Amino acid sequence: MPGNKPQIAIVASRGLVDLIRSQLPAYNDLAAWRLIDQPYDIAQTSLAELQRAGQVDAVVAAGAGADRIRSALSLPVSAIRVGGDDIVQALARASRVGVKVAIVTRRRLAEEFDEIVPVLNLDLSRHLYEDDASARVLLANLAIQSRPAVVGSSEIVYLAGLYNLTGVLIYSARAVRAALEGALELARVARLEEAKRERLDRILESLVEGVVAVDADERIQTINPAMARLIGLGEDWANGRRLTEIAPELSLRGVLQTGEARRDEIVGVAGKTLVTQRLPLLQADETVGAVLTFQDATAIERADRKLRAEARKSQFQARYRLHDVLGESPSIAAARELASLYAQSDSAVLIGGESGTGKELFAQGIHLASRRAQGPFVALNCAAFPESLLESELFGYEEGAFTGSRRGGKPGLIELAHQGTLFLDEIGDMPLPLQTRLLRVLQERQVLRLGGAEPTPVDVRVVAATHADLKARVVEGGFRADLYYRLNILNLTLPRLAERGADVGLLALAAVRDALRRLGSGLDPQQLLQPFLRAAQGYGWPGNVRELQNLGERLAVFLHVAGRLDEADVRRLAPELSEAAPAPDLPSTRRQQELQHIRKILAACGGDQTEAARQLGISRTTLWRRLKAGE
Ligand SMILES: Nc1ncnc2c1ncn2[C@@H]1O[C@H](COP(=O)(O)OP(=O)(O)OP(=O)(O)O)[C@@H](O)[C@H]1O
Repeated sequence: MPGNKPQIAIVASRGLVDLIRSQLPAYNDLAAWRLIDQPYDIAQTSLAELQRAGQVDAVVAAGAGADRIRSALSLPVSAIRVGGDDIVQALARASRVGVKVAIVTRRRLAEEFDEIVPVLNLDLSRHLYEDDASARVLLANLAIQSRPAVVGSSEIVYLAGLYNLTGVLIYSARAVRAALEGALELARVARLEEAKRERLDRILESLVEGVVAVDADERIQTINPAMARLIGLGEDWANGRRLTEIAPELSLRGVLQTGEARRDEIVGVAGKTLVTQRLPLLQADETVGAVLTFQDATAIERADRKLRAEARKSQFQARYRLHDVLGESPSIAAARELASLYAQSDSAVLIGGESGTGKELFAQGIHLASRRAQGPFVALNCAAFPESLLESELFGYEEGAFTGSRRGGKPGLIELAHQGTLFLDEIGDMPLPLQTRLLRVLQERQVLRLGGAEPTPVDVRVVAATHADLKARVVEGGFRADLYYRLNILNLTLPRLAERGADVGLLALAAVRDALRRLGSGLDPQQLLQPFLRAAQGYGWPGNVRELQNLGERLAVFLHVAGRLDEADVRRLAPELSEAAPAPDLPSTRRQQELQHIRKILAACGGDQTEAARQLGISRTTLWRRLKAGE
């Protein structure tokens, strides 16, 4: 085995063989040399076999033989060249043998030879021959006439011997050495090229995309397995054939004719839909070939879906941590402690509490303190959508699931929450059929898109929230008992703001401070605290923390403009604070009062529910629900 050494074949015969043998020992370690001592036509067949077997990187040959091998085989050839020095040396050797010297060559010798001859002071004749027969005639004549010493190639030296003439080899040891060294370099470059080609072949083989390259005659030069599979042909079989004849739909004729690329075309081949790219191969502005690549359209759609999902993922990031939950009252401190305990578990959590008490804030906090913190936090308000929309939002759909469904379908929020947390706000408003589907997802840990056949496995933690008494809804038949137990493994109930005592002042200060900062004001909100607390004493805070935050923002604007605010200012800016405090133990009275308050604000807003909800610090759904409950 030649191992990693370059493999070099030397084609030579007769006297040249001896000369080469005398030089080879110095190069033995650098390559695996193979001497082919055969006439050129036979040597050519041997070389072709070696090439097929991958056993030759470069060839050494002399004179016309080198030219012949070069044109017959695609192998790099290093020629043994006759230089001026070689001829002088050969002539010197010949002149020692005979008085007359004849130099017999197939080609004319270089011009520099004309300058050397007169200096040597020899009786020299020069002869050209064309083939073996004319060489024999020539030597026979020389044998009869002047009987010179004959200088020429190994073949000429051999023929000279046949006519009893003394032959002197024209090649020198130096020319042989130069050719051997040239071959080593050619072999090195050939190996590098081979390695490059192999790498490219591996790349082409591993591509999911199909690739085919043709020459200017549209004959296939390179085809990768993906493309061969598509057109149902072996790569070896396809090479050298015209692409149009094998696969007319993929023809590159047009591109070869116009030299213009055709991109992103949709083509149907063998029952598949492909997206193709056809590009001309240009060399010095001339079209020397063309390439066609294709991608399976379904693969593009799959990638597109993934991209969309990735893009949506960035929207699904929780912002609040549990330490962003402000408040020192025992009830909120206990809730915070419980939440950080729940974050250690992976079970479902049900958070109860009125609107604006911080249910989503807690859900985000639990997510960010859990092992899922790096995953998405996906929130959905179940009261905000009609049933059909809610279903497709949650479960997603496949293309064609319904009229108007998007191409490529759409992943549902459950899928998008994979490895993260799904926050289902207002879970009590989820219609019964969807409750059944949700329960199945939670039990089987896989989701089936609308119109889909293949379920997708999902790993999601659910945190649900409700303002309503879910247990009561179960009793009424509006909520599935099994889903309720599934969601209520861990329970957290958030206190109303009115029950949080000193937190009102603390949260108001934080809200005003934040709003002032946003306004670019450096004012200290502390001066506002006492007048605010006096004005808000006994107020029920129906919109809880959200309402307090909105009010804080309103007060901050005035404080920023006026520079100070007293209790009377606060009452003027927030007349709702002055309404009679509800009797603490009579929830229905409190609700009545709230309702009156909502109606008053709604009337002040000219019936605009969105604006009224904003002013009250409650969601539109909550506003609508409260009005409905009061009917
Ligand atoms: N303890 C708290 N500390 C600081 N901010 C709070 C606190 N509780 C609530 N908030 C803020 O009040 C606003 C309402 O909170 P959140 O949206 O979490 O309430 P919710 O109970 O989910 O309301 P809804 O049921 O109306 O959706 C948010 O801006 C939140 O950051």
